[in-house]
Amino acid sequence: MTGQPTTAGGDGRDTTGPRPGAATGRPLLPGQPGRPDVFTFGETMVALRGSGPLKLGGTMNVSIAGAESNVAIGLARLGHHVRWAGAVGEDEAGQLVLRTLRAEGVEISGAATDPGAPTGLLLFEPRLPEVTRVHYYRAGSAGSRLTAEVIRRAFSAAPPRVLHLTGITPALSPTARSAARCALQLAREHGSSVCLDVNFRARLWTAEEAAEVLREWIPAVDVLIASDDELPLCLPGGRGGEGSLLPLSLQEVAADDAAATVARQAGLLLDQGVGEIVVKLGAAGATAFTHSGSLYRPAKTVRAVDAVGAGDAFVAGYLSALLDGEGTAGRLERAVTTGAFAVASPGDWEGAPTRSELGMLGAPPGTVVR
Ligand SMILES: Nc1ncnc2c1ncn2[C@@H]1O[C@H](COP(=O)(O)OP(=O)(O)O)[C@@H](O)[C@H]1O
Ligand SMILES: O=C(O)C(=O)C[C@H](O)[C@H](O)COP(=O)(O)O
Repeated sequence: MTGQPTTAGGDGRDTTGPRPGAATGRPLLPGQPGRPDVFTFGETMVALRGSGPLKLGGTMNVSIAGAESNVAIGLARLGHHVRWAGAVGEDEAGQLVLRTLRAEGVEISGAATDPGAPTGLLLFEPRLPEVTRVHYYRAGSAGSRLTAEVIRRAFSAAPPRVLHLTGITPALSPTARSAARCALQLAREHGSSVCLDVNFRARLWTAEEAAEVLREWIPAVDVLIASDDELPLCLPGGRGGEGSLLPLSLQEVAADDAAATVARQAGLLLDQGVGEIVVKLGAAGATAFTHSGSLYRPAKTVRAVDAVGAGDAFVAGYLSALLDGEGTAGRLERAVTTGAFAVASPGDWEGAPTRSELGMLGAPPGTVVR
């Protein structure tokens, strides 16, 4: 996290011009009955949230979590038709995943059950008010054994307007990586727009391994969403990252220099054919870069209780506004709104707003909605 950029538009002005839909590089497929607005896929796990240090025991809250299904729920709550595909074990945990997604209005006709492996598990350990530790139990899980066949079936049933995928799936296993590649190829063939959220998970693979895959994918991406320290993973040979894959925030550079570096890296990605690069800046907000310029939006002010899930909620808001035909300013506005809703509630996705709740954030303290 390096703070807001000081490049053109860094003062909050929209320098991207009125190009609704066009900034994504490829025109969105029209909505039509049976066609999902968004198709997403990945691993969803059972999520246990403790209330303090894990080694002390105590009670845990049981839910589900997975970056892609978090986005799917966020979109479904906003009224979009979203299809999720993934594999769960033939176990009660898998039933919890599928039941929750179904209850949230996510279409799961493409989901698969794998009798040969368990559903994965994720433990959240709130260690300090601002620091949550995550423990994964997902190696060899059903979700990590996702195959291209599952994706082919789910995608081809009705090609979506937007394909959403994350950099988590290729880190899970070679078959999951092939599944993701297959989805990208199908999106190309069917004219679906592609949104990639880098979501680098250092517990799952190294920066070098991630960079090798992500750099290959970049030319197929229309909307790239990343934290500022993830951009070098997408650039050829570490270009723009001062030849280093180290997160920028770990480098001792002044905030202004870091903002200029992010703008330069975004420019290099635009040159690679990405239509739009959206950089999440945590509590500082987010900036979008297109060929027409850049636009910064500050975060919405809320009392943050759980930062986990903010990025996925942000993506859901961004894609929702994109599907509605909003320009860059409208997309960022909805994204910072849904991101703020996520941090204001415990859980990955539980606090995601419905469309009619979007306006609640501006309400003065003490407001009672009757
Ligand atoms: N403390 C906060 N208050 C309000 N909004 C926030 C806060 N933290 C994050 N957000 C919103 O959520 C978005 C995504 O959060 P961020 O932490 O950057 O993503 P990630 O969870 O992927 O690391 C931010 O761009 C911002 O709009
Ligand atoms: O699927 C995984 O690997 C996960 O880690 C699930 C995470 O709980 C979310 O992806 C939250 O991530 P943010 O929205 O970036 O806070």
